[in-house]
Amino acid sequence: MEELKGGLVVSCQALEHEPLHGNGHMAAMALAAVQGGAVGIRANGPSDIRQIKEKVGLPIIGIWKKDYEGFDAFITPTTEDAKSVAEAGADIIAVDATEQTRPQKLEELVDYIQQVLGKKVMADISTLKEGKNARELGCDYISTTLSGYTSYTKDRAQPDFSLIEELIKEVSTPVVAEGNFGSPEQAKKALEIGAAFVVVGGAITRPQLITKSFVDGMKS
Ligand SMILES: CC(=O)N[C@H](C=O)[C@@H](O)[C@H](O)[C@H](O)COP(=O)(O)O
Repeated sequence: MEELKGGLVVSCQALEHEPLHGNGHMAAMALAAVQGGAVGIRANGPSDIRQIKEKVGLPIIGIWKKDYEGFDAFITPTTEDAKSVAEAGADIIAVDATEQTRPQKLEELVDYIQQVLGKKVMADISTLKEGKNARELGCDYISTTLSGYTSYTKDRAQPDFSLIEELIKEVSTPVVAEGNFGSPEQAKKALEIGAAFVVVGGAITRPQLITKSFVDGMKS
């Protein structure tokens, strides 16, 4: 995926409880991202992925956020979820590769995506240890997506530049900077440290969060 190198991937996601859920809104967001110069799109669920694929020619990092009762891993937790994401048109499939409890073994999931579906795997991790494990399993990309979102990383500074730095030092797999990037300067810094590319979501595609940051900023 040479075309992703050094660029901005825009995460276009709106869950059921969010105002922009459904109605083709994420495909419109993806088109806006193209117009702004994005090199790829990250998207959630077969329906959004399909609609984005129809409108946009960029590589898609597909996920399916799903809750399985009794388990904490929620990003594409099973082979069935990965299959649906692949059939919808994703080029890379991102999976929860943390140490959280999960309905299916990570190595099974990674193998299935690479060998059966013939797609690349992005490992969404929250610690260096998880990144090293993802490298051992042969994941194609390691992304800092889940730093701050596992019970054992809640206190990490965001964006997690030190995790990005540690990963780049310790693993040869391309490292993706993702999670709570709020400015172009931060994204540029991640590239300077050596990230393969940067994924930005909320700061671009979640207007309710952008509004809140203005409202809060005006109070302080
Ligand atoms: C933790 C979690 O569920 N992360 C999700 C993963 O796909 C998305 O909700 C994020 O928007 C994405 O990772 C980009 O990050 P940010 O929106 O912070 O720029």
